[in-house]
Amino acid sequence: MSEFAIGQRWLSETEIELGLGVVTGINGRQVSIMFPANGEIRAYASHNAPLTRFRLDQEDTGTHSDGWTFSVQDHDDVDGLIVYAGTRDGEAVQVPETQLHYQVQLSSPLNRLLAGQLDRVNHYNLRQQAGNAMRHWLDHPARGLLGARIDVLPHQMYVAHSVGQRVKPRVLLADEVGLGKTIEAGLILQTQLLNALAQRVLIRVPDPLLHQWMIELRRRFNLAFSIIDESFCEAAAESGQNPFEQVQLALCPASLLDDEDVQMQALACDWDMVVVDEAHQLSAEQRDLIGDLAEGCGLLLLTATPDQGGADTHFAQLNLLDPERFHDLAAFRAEQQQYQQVATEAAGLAADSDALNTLLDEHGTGRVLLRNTRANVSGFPTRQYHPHELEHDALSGESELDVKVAWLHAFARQHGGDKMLVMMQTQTQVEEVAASLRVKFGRHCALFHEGMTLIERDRAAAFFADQEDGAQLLLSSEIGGEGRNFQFARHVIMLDLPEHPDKLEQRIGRLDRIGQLDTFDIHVPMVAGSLDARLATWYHQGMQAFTQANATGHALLLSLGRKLKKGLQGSEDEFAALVEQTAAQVATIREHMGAGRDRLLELNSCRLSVAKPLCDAVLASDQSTELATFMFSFWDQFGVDVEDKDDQRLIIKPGQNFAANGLPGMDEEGSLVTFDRRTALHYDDVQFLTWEHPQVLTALELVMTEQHGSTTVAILKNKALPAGHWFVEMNVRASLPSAPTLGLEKLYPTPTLRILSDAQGRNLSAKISADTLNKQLHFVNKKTGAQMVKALRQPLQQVVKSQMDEAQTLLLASCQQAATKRLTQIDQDIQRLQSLKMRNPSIRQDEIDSLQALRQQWHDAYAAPQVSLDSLRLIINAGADS
Ligand SMILES: Nc1ncnc2c1ncn2[C@@H]1O[C@H](COP(=O)(O)OP(=O)(O)OP(=O)(O)O)[C@@H](O)[C@H]1O
Repeated sequence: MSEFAIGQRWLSETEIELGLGVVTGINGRQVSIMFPANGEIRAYASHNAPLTRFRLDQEDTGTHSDGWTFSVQDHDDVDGLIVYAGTRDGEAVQVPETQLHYQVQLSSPLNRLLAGQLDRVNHYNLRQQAGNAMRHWLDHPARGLLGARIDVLPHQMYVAHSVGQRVKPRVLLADEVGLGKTIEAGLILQTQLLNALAQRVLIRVPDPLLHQWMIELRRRFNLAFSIIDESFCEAAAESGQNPFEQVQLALCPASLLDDEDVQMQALACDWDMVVVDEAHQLSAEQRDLIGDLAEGCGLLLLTATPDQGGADTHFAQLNLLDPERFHDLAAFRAEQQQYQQVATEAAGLAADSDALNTLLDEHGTGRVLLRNTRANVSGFPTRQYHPHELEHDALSGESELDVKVAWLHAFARQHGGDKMLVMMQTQTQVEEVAASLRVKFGRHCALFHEGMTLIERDRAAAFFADQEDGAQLLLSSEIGGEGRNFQFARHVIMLDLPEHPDKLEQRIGRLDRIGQLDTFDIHVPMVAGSLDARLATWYHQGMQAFTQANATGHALLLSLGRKLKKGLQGSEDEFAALVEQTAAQVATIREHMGAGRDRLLELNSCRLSVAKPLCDAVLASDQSTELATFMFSFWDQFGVDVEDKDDQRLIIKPGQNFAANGLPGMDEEGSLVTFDRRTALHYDDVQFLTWEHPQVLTALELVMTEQHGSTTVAILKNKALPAGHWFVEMNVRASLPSAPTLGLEKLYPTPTLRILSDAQGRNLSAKISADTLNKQLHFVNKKTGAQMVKALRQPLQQVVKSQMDEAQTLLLASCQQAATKRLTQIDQDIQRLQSLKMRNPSIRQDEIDSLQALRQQWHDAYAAPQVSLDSLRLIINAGADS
């Protein structure tokens, strides 16, 4: 007799999304099923139709076609049709299966299994692998710092870790020129975004650095910031939208934020974090705007020269970060005087000792201001200074500049293979030098000055950077001196000298950067007896400004006052006295800084006891093969074709059976990827895959939040056990629907609980590990698997249900533990800040308040966990002679 009857409800095993179909005709060996979801009728051969009969079990919830739900208590068979008896809002109801709604919830792994929706065993294994890897990543001490395409440098890791973990951090990142403030800011953002501490970020950068920032954020951190410029604003205006509302991550040129309308739009949005590059350039009004934009949220100010505008400007920056703490300049000055005493005390304590760390915590601006210097960061290239004295015949009709240009051409020809950055103060000079080189010597150079558009400047920088066909010389006005990365150049040539030492330092900083491999050369061509020659001598002999990184500029200019100009223009003796006085002053300032604020800042800005384990943890993660194993399985199961490009690089591209809606970092035509940091640093066009790469996070999400691998059946061939003996392996998880975080952490706040049970409900998990089991299991095809499930339907459901009760108890306890751990951690942070606040006013009350609010959110989330089945596998012993 046919197992089909008109009116029965069946599921298509191959198109589960069609929901429940209804048997509408039985004709000999054919059965017709109508699917109300799309109104189609399909005909199947009745003896091997890929169909599964849909049944609700006791305590399941059913949905009537009118939309109301009922709880199943019992069922009856009437002429081949099931009639459910149950309750609806406490009232008894009878629902024949013909009246069930066609949409059914099959997302529960048990329902999928019972409906014959079986996944392959390798899919099931990948799901477990993803779960373990994800837990490992969530618990990783350097979470947020793993994914950047950078060299792992302790001072950056320390800054990023100590700031990135804070709630709404507000700090001044003031590392010396070229030590990687942009990188630190990127790492902090990454940590905040990955930990869901921030979602909406606004970055304000000087116009010339806009594209460099965008590229660094994308290339190094995979952060896709949108540039909000005039054209973006115009497009938004056409559709009546606020441009800042349209994106989560906004990168904005400084000039645009001077426009009042744009200011209003930016102010109308809520930001979690505001970042300002070259913060020393902010005017008082611009600072006010930043203060308003960043009210109550995180704020990162970046500057290599926090003192450039003097103590007032420096104080104004601190005031922006914490107006409550820094409101009295006189008091602040007095406080700075004490730093020397604290630094002396610190000098007597062992490096990185608890006593030293406590002292540093309690004093100074260390929590608000981080400043690493070349003195405490190793591995920088050495600077070589080359003065070039030139002859100039005033009667020849040639200007001093003409002489320098002729020297420049000859020098460039002599060092044909080397890139040279040629610096001068103004756009007019750049144009004059360019014309002269072109007309007199036929030499074409890349130009970089304020008269060019941003795109033209970016093109010029790229033309200069191009190793094969690019320009040998980049002629740049002073604007090329800030922020730009030209460390691939070997020589910086000063066609004139700026009068502020900080500007000179910025110029040199273009080459004196991380990534500069060689010793590099600073050249100053000068005409004997000229003002430039004197400036060069003053910089070199008075300040060692060409050979050492220099932070004394502002203090020096203050102390010299008018004597500087007088000395530079005075007699030989007066000039010699100026140089001598300068040298003495510089020594005093250096000593004072070294002993006082800067020493404290240095100690505070990279504590090796924290930085070293972080670096080790990142490098250990790089070495582990766990990620590659996971990704290869993922690509295989999701239809991604993988090909070796060489030892370290792979080409991935969507294959014919590609089973996802695109993957970040994979193009239709194929993309290059690597798991190796060195390779990623070497090749810009290669994606660096880490646990934090968007492709990997998407892969984890696809595997874990979809049904992928959530049900499977396997055969065990164990002679010691009777044939037909069966087990069920369940992976049960808790989730925290209201957790103040995103994605996976919310869904998997604790490790998944594995329960292996036999048919009698005995829990064997501790005795037989998943790995041991895996080695003994064999493949079973889908059809046989579905038949096995069918045969064991009732007892299987009973075992699962009873084990779920036990799992619930265990998982609630483990949630409790996780809650205690997290809340204790937050409590410790709060207590630490509270007790520090009594001694160090740099601790902001709103930081403590935010932590308390966060604590409450976690507390509430952990109070209401939900326990559910993540995946399960049925294992049946085939016995001796299989
Ligand atoms: N950890 C790192 N690994 C690889 N490259 C790095 C690293 N840190 C910094 N760099 C590179 O060094 C250069 C300087 O870094 P960055 O621009 O962040 O420095 P900065 O302190 O902001 O400089 P400036 O003071 O000139 O604004 C950049 O080219 C950057 O990409």
